[in-house]
Amino acid sequence: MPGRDQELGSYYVGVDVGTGSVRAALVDQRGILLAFADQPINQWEPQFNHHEQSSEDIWVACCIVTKKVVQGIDLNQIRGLGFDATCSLVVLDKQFHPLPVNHEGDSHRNIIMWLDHRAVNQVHRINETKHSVLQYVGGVMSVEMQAPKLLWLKENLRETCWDKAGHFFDLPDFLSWKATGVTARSLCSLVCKWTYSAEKGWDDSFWKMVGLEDLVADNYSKIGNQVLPPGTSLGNGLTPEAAKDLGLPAGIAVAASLIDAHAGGLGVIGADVRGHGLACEGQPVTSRLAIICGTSSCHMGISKNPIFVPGVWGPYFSAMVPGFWLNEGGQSVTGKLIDHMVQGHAAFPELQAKATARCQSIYAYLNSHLDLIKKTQPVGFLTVDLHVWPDFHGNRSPLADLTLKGMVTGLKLSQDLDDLAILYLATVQAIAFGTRLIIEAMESAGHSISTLFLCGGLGKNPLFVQMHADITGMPVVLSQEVESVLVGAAILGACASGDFASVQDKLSALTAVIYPQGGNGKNEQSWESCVS
Ligand SMILES: Nc1ncnc2c1ncn2[C@@H]1O[C@H](COP(=O)(O)OP(=O)(O)O)[C@@H](O)[C@H]1O
Ligand SMILES: O=C(CO)[C@H](O)[C@H](O)COP(=O)(O)O
Repeated sequence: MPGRDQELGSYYVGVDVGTGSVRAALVDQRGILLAFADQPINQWEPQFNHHEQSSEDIWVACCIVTKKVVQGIDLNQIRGLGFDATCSLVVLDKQFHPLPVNHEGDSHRNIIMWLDHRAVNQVHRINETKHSVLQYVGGVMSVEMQAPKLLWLKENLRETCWDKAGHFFDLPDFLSWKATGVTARSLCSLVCKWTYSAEKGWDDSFWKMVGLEDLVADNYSKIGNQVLPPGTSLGNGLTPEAAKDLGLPAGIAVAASLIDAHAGGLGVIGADVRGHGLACEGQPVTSRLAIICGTSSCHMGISKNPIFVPGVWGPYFSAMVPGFWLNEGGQSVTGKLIDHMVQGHAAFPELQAKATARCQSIYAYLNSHLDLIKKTQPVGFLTVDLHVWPDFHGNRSPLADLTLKGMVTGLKLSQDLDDLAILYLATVQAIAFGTRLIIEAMESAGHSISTLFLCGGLGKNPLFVQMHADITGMPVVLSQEVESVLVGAAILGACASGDFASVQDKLSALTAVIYPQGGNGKNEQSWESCVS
């Protein structure tokens, strides 16, 4: 195994369930990642805007990757396990068996994924109530949250799903239940996706007003009536059955979980920036914005007092960093949009063949191709005539409009590799402009942000990172540990074991600062005139 130092003592396992894959890491007491494994997971799209997964598939993938990262080490040195996951809705019956979330009655597909937009009608009615809980989700509830999805199940799958359901879990909480048998929910999931208040608990009047009064009558037992801060140790730790599945010792500490973006935020927001001359050095952590960029991008800004930002989720108390309020901006599809634009282009087979011949990823190839065709001008100017509006899956923030669609202007008849590379660049730039709009909305409402801390799969793309620096005009800090989300998950395990006093216990080391390059940005006037 890579670089193992058996002398160090304690290890922690972090498991991160993203949209496209499950990842696990073995992390030591310094928060350094020693081993990594990943495994793709299935997704189904039985109808347009219906996205489903299987909790059994996901658990199997968690077991495969966990067994891989602990191979060859003394299992007695493993002290804690933490999970993070996307905020997808898992449905189980009263005996904890999967229930179908689809008209086909396929109970294997028992997860409505976070990006599923089937509950448009339901969320519209929820927003029409103007209930006071909506103030804490940016004023408008998103179709990606859990209340509209629950209402959809009640109205569309009453007999096959709703009436039989015993447990509705956010995916991070499903995983901690599966590992420990404890049904307690994480404060992170319930506050961010289920309208729970860290200060006041559930609001009965909301659930009654939207037509989900049966959840109140049950004293919230189906959606959670025991709520714990992320990192809290659950029950008696890992059950013997789960221990066998995962290849870990029974009884090790298992933590209350985090949503994936929040684990990434925790993994990067405390980075040690001393000596780089960054404006955030010596300033409160509230001057930092963590951006977690995978299938989607999530923009996590914290404050000492609640800040209400129209169209930006939150303010959520203690949902990421204990004692701080969180605002969470987001773009529903970013990595997925880049993949969609590139893979759907006529020149994609040629790109694949050329990248394979050079043993490069398609994105590394495209980035070097852009360097070739830009000649002497800054790369950003290759798109003066081509513009993308990136809301192909609606706008999460700051417009909070799920009906918005994508747009490309400036297309020509040619569809060669140069065109593909330039379309890819315009897409990346459009996503970065979207981030700028989110930052502007947060700053107008009272945030004061000087530095970005970026992680997630898109953090491996230098063009994506540079365009975020150029277009926002802010330096972007990358952590030494590329898999910062996983480090966040492992820190949960370290907290649950009692080895770390709190989830903020570890400062992540900074690896690089990407500064804005003046004059390298896209011609902003042309972009703004095209989209206004
Ligand atoms: N080496 C890479 N270079 C460029 N882009 C990458 C690379 N690896 C992943 N990506 C991008 O990151 C996205 C997936 O990020 P990831 O964090 O794995 O997603 P998720 O957590 O949603 O499963 C992909 O859509 C792809 O666009
Ligand atoms: O809503 C979110 C966090 O609140 C995330 O966008 C969602 O969980 C998907 O994450 P990822 O893009 O990393 O798969």
